[in-house]
Amino acid sequence: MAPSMEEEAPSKSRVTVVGSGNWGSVAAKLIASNTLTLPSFHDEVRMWVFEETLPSGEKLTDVINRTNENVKYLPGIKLGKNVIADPDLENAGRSMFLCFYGTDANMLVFVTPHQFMEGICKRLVGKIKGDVEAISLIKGMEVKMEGPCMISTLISQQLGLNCCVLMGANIANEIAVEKFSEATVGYRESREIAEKWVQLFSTPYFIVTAVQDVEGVELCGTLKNVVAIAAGFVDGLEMGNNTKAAIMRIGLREMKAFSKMLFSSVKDSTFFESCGVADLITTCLGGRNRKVADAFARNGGKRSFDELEAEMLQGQKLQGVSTAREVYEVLSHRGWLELFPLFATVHEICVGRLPPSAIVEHSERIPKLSLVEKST
Ligand SMILES: NC(=O)C1=CN([C@@H]2O[C@H](COP(=O)(O)OP(=O)(O)OC[C@H]3O[C@@H](n4cnc5c(N)ncnc54)[C@H](O)[C@@H]3O)[C@@H](O)[C@H]2O)C=CC1
Ligand SMILES: O=C(CO)COP(=O)(O)O
Repeated sequence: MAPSMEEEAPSKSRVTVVGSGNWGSVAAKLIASNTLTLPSFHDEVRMWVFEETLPSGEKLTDVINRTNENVKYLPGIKLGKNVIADPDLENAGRSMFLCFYGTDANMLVFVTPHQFMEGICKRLVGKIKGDVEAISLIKGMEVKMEGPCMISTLISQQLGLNCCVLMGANIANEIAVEKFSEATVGYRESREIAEKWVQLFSTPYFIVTAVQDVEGVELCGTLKNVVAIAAGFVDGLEMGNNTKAAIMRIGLREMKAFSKMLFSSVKDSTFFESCGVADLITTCLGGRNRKVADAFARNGGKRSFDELEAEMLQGQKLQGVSTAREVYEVLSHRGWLELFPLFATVHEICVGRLPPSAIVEHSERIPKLSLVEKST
């Protein structure tokens, strides 16, 4: 007797990647290489694309599906034939997020610039049904009237989903060509779910470790972008390696103090994972935030970050400048500005209130941070 439809259908997970920028495309590639071989996943990986028309007149989605390459955000890299680009978030929501046969679980990977997530969540409210797990690869946060809101919390609150995070020393272009790197999954309660994410992302060249500290992992990924802007100023002013190392050390200290003052649960050990010191180092050496901040300082702050971003990144988005503003809002609101001189100075330089050279001129404010260390 032929098995019934339910018997035929194994309990498999479907993966959807929401986002298709530089890291979003690499994440889809990593996942797609694994879903082909892991029996607990359907082969196909859907990737939501914020649709745009290329200079050729073609839609980006059509080109991705025809060439298997994200020609705008990750040119020259094949994503895997099982990656299907989809431009319609709501329509995709209806078809992708349904649990087929009542047995499938779905796994949603969020990886867009953080400033777009509030709008994306609003569009998805009420459209996600069934047994769905989420993970955020997004480095950034929102600041609301009530205070700071991490992106994983935004996803959890707006969409009613459990949301892990994955952060790390992960310059996307390097992982795209399969150079070895590590990453950290942060989870809240279920080790089993965390292990499923680890399995989905891990490859011989991408080693993923799980830690039970969502806030710590996410804040590391978020705050290092502010330090990378500071490192870029130092590079642009040609201050040398010792100065840059000092800025990175002070930045790491502020990252730790700020994280622990916001969430007492944050663990010291998280700062020694890939998401912590390793991501700080790689971003301060080779990231986009560093690169654009370098140009900003070389131009004496006379050309805005928006202008430089558009010119230098061709559609890719910086996270550090807006994160510096968001952090500054939290610091002002809580009366912590004096405790975080590096974070505060980065924002003041970005908005033109201070010259780029202030990144070290204001270092006399830095010893105040020791007050923070005593209290955490
Ligand atoms: N690129 C990298 O090396 C890494 C990036 N990340 C993080 O991943 C997140 C996503 O960054 P990337 O994938 O690199 O993106 P990206 O900066 O390369 O690309 C920008 C993306 O935003 C989309 N977009 C533009 N306007 C939009 C709108 N109004 N609504 C929705 N989407 C819009 C574009 O279509 C494009 O997909 C960020 O939080 C970033 O910090 C994390 C690790 C590495
Ligand atoms: O987060 C990153 C590396 O882990 C990428 O940093 P940038 O956005 O500065 O390129």
